[in-house]
Amino acid sequence: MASPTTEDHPPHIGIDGINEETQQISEKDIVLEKGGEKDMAPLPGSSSIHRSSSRPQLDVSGAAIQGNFEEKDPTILLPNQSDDISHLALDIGGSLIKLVYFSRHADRQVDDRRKRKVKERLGVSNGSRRSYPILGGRLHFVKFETSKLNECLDFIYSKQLHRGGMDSRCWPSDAPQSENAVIKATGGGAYKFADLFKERLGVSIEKEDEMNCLVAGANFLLKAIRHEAFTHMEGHKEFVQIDQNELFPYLLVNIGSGVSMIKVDGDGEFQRVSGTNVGGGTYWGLGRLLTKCKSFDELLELSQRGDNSTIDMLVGDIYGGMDYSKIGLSASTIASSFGKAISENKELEDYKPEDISLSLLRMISYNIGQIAYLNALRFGLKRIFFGGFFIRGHAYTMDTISFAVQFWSKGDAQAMFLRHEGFLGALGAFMSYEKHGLDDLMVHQLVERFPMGAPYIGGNVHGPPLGDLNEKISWMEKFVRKGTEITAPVPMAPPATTGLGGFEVPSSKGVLRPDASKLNVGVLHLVPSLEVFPLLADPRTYEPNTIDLSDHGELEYWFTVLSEHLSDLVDKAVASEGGTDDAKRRGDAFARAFSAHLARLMEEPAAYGKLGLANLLELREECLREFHFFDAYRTIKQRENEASLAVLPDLLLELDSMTEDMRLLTLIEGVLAANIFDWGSRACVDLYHKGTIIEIYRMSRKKMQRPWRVDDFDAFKERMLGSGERKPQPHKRALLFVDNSGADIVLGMLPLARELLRRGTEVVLVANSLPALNDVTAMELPDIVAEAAKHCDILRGAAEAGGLLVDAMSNIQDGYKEDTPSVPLMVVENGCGSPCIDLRQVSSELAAAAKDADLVILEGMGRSLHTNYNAKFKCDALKLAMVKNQRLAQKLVKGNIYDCVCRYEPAS
Ligand SMILES: Nc1ncnc2c1ncn2[C@@H]1O[C@H](COP(=O)(O)OP(=O)(O)O)[C@@H](O)[C@H]1O
Ligand SMILES: CC(C)(COP(=O)(O)O)[C@@H](O)C(=O)NCCC(=O)O
Ligand SMILES: [Mn+2]
Repeated sequence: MASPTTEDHPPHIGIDGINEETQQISEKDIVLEKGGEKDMAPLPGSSSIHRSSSRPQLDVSGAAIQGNFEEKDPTILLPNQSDDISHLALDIGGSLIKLVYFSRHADRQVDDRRKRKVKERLGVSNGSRRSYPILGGRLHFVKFETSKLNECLDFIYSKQLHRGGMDSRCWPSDAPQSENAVIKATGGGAYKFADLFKERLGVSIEKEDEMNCLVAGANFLLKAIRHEAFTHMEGHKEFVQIDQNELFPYLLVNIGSGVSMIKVDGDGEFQRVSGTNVGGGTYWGLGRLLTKCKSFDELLELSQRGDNSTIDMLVGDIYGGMDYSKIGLSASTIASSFGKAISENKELEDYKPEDISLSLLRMISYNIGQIAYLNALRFGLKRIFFGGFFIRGHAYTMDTISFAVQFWSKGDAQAMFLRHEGFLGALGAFMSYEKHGLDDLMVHQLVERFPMGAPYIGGNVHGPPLGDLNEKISWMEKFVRKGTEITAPVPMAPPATTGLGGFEVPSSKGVLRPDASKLNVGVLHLVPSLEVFPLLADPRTYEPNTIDLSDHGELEYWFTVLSEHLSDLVDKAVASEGGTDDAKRRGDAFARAFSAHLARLMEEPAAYGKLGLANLLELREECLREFHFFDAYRTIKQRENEASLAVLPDLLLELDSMTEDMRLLTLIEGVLAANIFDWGSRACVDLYHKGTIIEIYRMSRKKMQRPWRVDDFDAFKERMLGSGERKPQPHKRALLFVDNSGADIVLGMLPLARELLRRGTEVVLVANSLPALNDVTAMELPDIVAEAAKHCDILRGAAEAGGLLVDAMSNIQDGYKEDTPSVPLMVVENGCGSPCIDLRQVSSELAAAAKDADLVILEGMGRSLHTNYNAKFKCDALKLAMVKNQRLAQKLVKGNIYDCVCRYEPAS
């Protein structure tokens, strides 16, 4: 996934509505939200962190369908619709118009009691340390063909992007919409079409220098987006970690209609050193004439089936099948592109269009690679970044360019490509609005999400905006008919190798699909409140994912696990929404959308940036939210909480009767045993048919013999209780990253929290901002703590001290009052809505709570095994989980399913 970074985290994969049409989809989502929200528990994350669901109301007044809806592409115009603030910048090139626009939605901040208390206690800022705030919102990337400028104007109009509260040069502006609205634009079309924009949209175009924009866009992407740059050699894609301090100098080669080569020495420091008129326009223009192809993608597609040796003159053709080894040329090297066409008695019709397309593609890509290398050589540059839409994420084009650079530089220079390849200029134009703060944004404040339609339509806009959830579902039904049938891994052809010297036929066939699905760019969510977890020992080397899915065997396995789990998940999700026909339809659409993403990722695992298991698990949650399943396990969670709270008093009595040593062991055993309640694990879900919650819990506890598979309990105990006469200082503050609802939190983590509190350690329970599987959320926790506190003075005193309990609670009559004020128990949200956690992007609450913490306890498979198993912290860290998956148990700990992990690492 992209943003899936090199200082850099894997981009989050998520979903957001159809990309290009993303906003249209989102807009109507709201209509449904309006009707459906009243019977929905308030969402815990409806704050700045609530990344997916805070959407504006749709104003459909005055909406009109232009043309007949039955027709192919009717246009729906929503003249009165606009997001709170939208901003737009354009790059109007010779071939394509690129749009970058920003949408900001109303913050539906839920300022509940818990949040207020946490803010008070921890002094949480809103994450912004600037004199003007950066806005939270989303950046969208959309393109149109320049010849279809009208479609582009309709799109801008329907979304009212030209009226987004912009005030001359600056944004944001709270000023009323200006009559003299200005749109920043670059590219030749900014000059050519300025009058048309004025006429059609009433806006003036403010022209920005194209080279300036290209450089600003490239610098922004290379600094702020994780997994932006990658190499592509012999069909193998690898993301490159760019150290911000070592970015400059580099050569930027933008392959649009024509080609620019720019030596970049810093922000705003550059020189256009070269260029060539043989570029993307040449391939498409000449290709169209020679093959009669109707679209660029068709031409590119053709090349995949081509054999250029029928038309190119090879060294072997000249040397009678021999290599010209003296100068390092093999028989299969192209001596002269299209050279065979001279010597044969053939007409154009006698050549296959496939072969022509391939020959042309090779000629142009190779030529650009070679010129780029010569310029890199001229200025002593080692790194060359290639952008522009000619590349179009096409494996063969990239391989050819890489080959040329590698071959001519003898491996000294490196070709790299950019995921946002064609959007550099548009992004740069966008950045040229003053005071948007975008250039200050840091990598951890950006979350990339991949829209529902991403596997199908990439960044192209066809037809009308999708109106509402209903249309979105219809779209899934229409276009993704086979979605739910994808239950087994899609076979993937092993990448063929071309051999450095040979380089004969495309090595990566079958990657490009004719439906333009190859634009691997998501919607960038700007979340200024996200922060890097301050207790990470080294954020630069931190990698959240333990399992790297670029290993194809791993990908296949997890793909199958998630596919097989899908029908159970859909059942739960549909049931959580009352099992209505509407819920069933949404459930089906969810399954199609998620399966489609899985299939896309099977086909190209790096499509959304570097892919880890955590990204897949998050993608699943985002897909659910996309179809308005906001808490699929709600009833299950409630039922399990109640059952567990009923037995909590007995457990606490049992614990209180033990010695300190025994109690600590029993508590850790309890956490591990209760972690069995995991609705995300196939094996566990099967298990739940075999007994009641309490029976399973007891059975699980009985099996807790030490040594566990990973067992650092003795070291942890020594830190907690000391040895012999030595009594260690208790920790000052512990952060407990909690996992599941029910027994897990109530009978596992809360009793452990109570022990820490009893020893004078402040406890912060860190829980999800949004629901994911049966994980407990920060919104749900205060009620659970309040219930537990009814049975326990320690918890009660601490919860009061932490502001978790309302005053009425303290009147409970049990005659007990502590003499000394209790250390506080608090709850903070972690900033995510996934079973895993990427500690480079956490809530400001959590970051604030971490400042005084000297113990981190991570619980559960998602947070302590799939992610963070290898994470190193500045403070003591304890990782506790039951492994509820056989393969993971084997791979990670050389053990078996239901083995336990108790990994303790003192401060590093
Ligand atoms: N859908 C498409 N339609 C036309 N050209 C495309 C398309 N996708 C990729 N291309 C290629 O991208 C080139 C345009 O790249 P771009 O970076 O947008 O440059 P420009 O700013 O000159 O339009 C085209 O000349 C063509 O080679
Ligand atoms: C989704 C999970 C990470 C949740 O585990 P938890 O963090 O609750 O312990 C885990 O259930 C999981 O890895 N499930 C998929 C594997 C399986 O079904 O076996
Ligand atoms: Mn969980």
